[in-house]
Amino acid sequence: MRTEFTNPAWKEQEEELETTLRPAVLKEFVGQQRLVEKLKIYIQAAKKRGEPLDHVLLFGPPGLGKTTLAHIIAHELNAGIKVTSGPVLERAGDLAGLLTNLNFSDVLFIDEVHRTNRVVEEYLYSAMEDFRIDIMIDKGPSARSIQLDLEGFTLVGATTRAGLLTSPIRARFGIVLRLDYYNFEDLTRIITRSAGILNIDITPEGAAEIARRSRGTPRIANRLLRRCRDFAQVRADGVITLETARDALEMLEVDNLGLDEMDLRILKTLVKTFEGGPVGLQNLAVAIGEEAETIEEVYEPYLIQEGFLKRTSRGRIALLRAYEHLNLELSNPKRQETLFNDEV
Ligand SMILES: Nc1ncnc2c1ncn2[C@@H]1O[C@H](COP(=O)(O)OP(=O)(O)OP(=O)(O)O)[C@@H](O)[C@H]1O
Repeated sequence: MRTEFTNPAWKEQEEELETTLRPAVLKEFVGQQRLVEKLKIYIQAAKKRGEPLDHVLLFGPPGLGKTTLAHIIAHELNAGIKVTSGPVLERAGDLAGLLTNLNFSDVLFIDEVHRTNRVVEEYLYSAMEDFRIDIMIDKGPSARSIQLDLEGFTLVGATTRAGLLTSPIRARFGIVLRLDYYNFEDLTRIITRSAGILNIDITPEGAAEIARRSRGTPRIANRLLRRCRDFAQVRADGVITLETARDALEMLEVDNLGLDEMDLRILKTLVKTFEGGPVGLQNLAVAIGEEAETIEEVYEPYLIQEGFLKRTSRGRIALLRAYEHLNLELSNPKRQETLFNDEV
């Protein structure tokens, strides 16, 4: 018998849990106050006018709540939602199928919208602007274009890199919202909320310890919470205390600032192999054995925000905090000093 490995059961379970933990309404969405404030006003105004909400672009690093917000927007609009992603929309027909099934005020959520191919993207322009699409049917001499009118809908696009969107598509999003990493208090609240939903016994100190090491990211916070629960159930009495959280996170190789194995590998390579930089992203990626895109989108934003690394015109450089955290001396303090002052 052939075993199907494409969608392992554990992955499905993790995805299911992620959905369970997803806040359904704006009131339950923790943190990102300014974004939430703005969104509330835009949604209320659109509802008051009886119009669809303007198209929304959500951008920010992975795991901060873009998908969650797309669902919340649909819920707050009392509307339906269809979910897809840029790479899945291969042909204009895929897009037309989704668009023509939307009711008035519904949300079409396109994750990784920057990875939509150019042909499909061009169909999006008139769909977003005039709520209609022209599609070609048939080929050769009998080829003709037919115009389909669409209901007024809201496109919610999510991307980790707003800079990669083409300007015509970016210009068609009337609402652009950036998600930032969460602070310690908000992450503690998210962990406490998730523990409540999953019936996990956790002390406030245990929750705080996980929050401190979650890289400012709710998805990571929820994942670490579940791993700490495993640890508490097997090695302790089932309660996540400060001690169990610390022991579990140590076992998971998440350090006291929340940096994981890959973060540390990036910093160590930068400091040791490249003497602190500057080094180009491609060279760094080869030395680490990771995709340049993943380093840039997933790891670097947090390392930059926390002051471990800097992007300069000449490449990446390690900052003083990286040396301190790795307990390493600056190999050439004078040279680094000039680099730290380099413009981004
Ligand atoms: N503000 C929040 N409050 C509570 N939970 C949150 C919040 N933001 C995200 N989460 C939780 O974090 C998990 C990840 O969120 P989500 O899938 O929305 O992230 P995302 O930004 O779409 O990530 P990606 O871009 O990688 O798909 C979800 O399980 C959700 O429950």
